[in-house]
Amino acid sequence: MSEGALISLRSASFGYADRKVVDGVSLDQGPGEVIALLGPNGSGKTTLVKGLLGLSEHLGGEVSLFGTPLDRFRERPRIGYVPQRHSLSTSVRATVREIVEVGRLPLRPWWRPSGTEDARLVDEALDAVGLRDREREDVAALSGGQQRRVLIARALVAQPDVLVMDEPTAGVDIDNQRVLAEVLGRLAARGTSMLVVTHELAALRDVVTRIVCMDGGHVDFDGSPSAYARGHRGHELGDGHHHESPSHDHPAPGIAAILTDPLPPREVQP
Ligand SMILES: Nc1ncnc2c1ncn2[C@@H]1O[C@H](COP(=O)(O)OP(=O)(O)OP(=O)(O)O)[C@@H](O)[C@H]1O
Repeated sequence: MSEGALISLRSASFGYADRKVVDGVSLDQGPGEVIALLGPNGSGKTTLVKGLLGLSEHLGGEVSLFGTPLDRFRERPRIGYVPQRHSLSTSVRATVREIVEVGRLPLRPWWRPSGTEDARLVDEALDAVGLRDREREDVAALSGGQQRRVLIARALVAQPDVLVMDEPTAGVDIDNQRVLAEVLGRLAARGTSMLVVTHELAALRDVVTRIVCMDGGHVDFDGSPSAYARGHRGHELGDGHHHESPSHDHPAPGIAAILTDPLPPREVQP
């Protein structure tokens, strides 16, 4: 296991009902790294991140979190999790602030009411996602992208050492993707480590420091965004070389362009 790694996997396998979906994955995430986890549908990205949270089965290899083997890891609040395609329930009425306050619950004994420090951290998390002015609103009245930001705030309020997000920008329109990317950019600038499953690398390209690409349950690329772009461009140019990095057969179209082209201009509100 690598010294100082937040997340460390050695030939790790994860799956469901004893069936391996992710197999032989080795990965170390260091402090401050923002990793984009890419790959086609069904390649095992969600299964991998769920494995870190004990939500899929650990079926082999070594996994440690902050130096502690996964089966002995008890400091769950150190990993902030924003799950995939999770929309906030509309059957229970709650304000934005109330949802974020829930993120503090695992950090204090059940009998202790929330205090001024909890309130300060809730304020800070709401500021970080740009929703302080909406704190009294019913979450059901917010858009999908705004609800995603509420969930990010709920994860942040526990002051995690690493934020694990499963497709935070999925199903969110381009303007809201930009806002989410700005939120993640601010967190990255503060040194927040993140592991982000995404299909929308374009939105996050200024934030990501490393790309890990999965296919068929295995990691088939792990490197810098520029190395990823180069691998793809080499293929696009048809330079005749076989790249060791299989990024040349990555399904994402025009990734080199995605990493280098500016985002479309922001729509100007009248
Ligand atoms: N709860 C589950 N029980 C059994 N099999 C599952 C479960 N969740 C996912 N799988 C299977 O695991 C495989 C990988 O799914 P996973 O959701 O990890 O992929 P993914 O790369 O995150 O895909 P996507 O990009 O579509 O979210 C799929 O074949 C899926 O059917």
